[in-house]
Amino acid sequence: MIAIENLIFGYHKKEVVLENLNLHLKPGGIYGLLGRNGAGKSSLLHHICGLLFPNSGTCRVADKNPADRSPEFLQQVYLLPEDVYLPNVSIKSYIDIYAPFYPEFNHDLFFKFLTEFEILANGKLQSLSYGQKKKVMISFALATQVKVLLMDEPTNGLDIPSKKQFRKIIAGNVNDDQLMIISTHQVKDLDSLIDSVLILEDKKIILHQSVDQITEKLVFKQVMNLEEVAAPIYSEGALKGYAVVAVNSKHEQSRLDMEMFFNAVQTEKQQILSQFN
Ligand SMILES: Nc1ncnc2c1ncn2[C@@H]1O[C@H](COP(=O)(O)OP(=O)(O)OP(=O)(O)O)[C@@H](O)[C@H]1O
Repeated sequence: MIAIENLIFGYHKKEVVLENLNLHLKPGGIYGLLGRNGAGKSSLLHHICGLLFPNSGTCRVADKNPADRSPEFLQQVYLLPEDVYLPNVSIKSYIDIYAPFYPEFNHDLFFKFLTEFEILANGKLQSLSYGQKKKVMISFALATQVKVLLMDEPTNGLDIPSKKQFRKIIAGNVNDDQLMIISTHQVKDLDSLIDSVLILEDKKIILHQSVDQITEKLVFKQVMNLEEVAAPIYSEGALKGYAVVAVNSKHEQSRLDMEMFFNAVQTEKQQILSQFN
């Protein structure tokens, strides 16, 4: 569904943001795109939806060149940007204006998501708070039912119960023929939501692994003493002892702690990456 090869991009000639970036993604999954501030996550998403063009290399999405911005392509891709700027119209008028751009738009789903987010459908967009606007746009994005759904920091502005609601709504509404990329540096928000992790660093994707592959190679556990753990790679002080990421040499079952994993990659990059080579 997405095939990016040797992509090089910079906003200015002297400063390359993405360099020889390769990425191949199949439909049927939710990918978490993680990276530090300024790593290039938004720039990558903008290439996938045709808002930025590579300096060199190729970017193909749903068998099309996003840079052509053909109507058939634009009907199948939706980017929910980090900051949402909405016109001064009612929610219903917004739907009347923008939903027709997406042939598969499902009105019932849209209003169902609004209800789940506790947003009144008869309100004006401008009278909503930032977090409420974000919820309307998340509902819109999901209701488009496009093949490629890109969300840039979707949980910014959502309170804690709404983040939980967000995870629930997303998890139940991505079909096998769809692909979703959620970009964030708030890695905790992706816990138990995504199928695969993409880490963007050093101008390229340095890690692309499914959650199952990660927990097959690494074990995440809480211990009282670090001596209890064979082959620890990374540890943090926890309420009771330590939270540890270790080599999963005994094939133990554990739950991926996204924040621990991301921190481990930041501080013990070579050791973590070598587990997957
Ligand atoms: N319009 C622009 N003009 C020039 N440079 C830009 C522009 N947008 C982004 N950049 C630069 O490109 C780099 C990557 O930015 P980008 O927004 O893609 O990162 P990001 O990973 O999404 O960051 P964040 O997590 O902070 O949102 C940064 O160094 C940023 O300063």
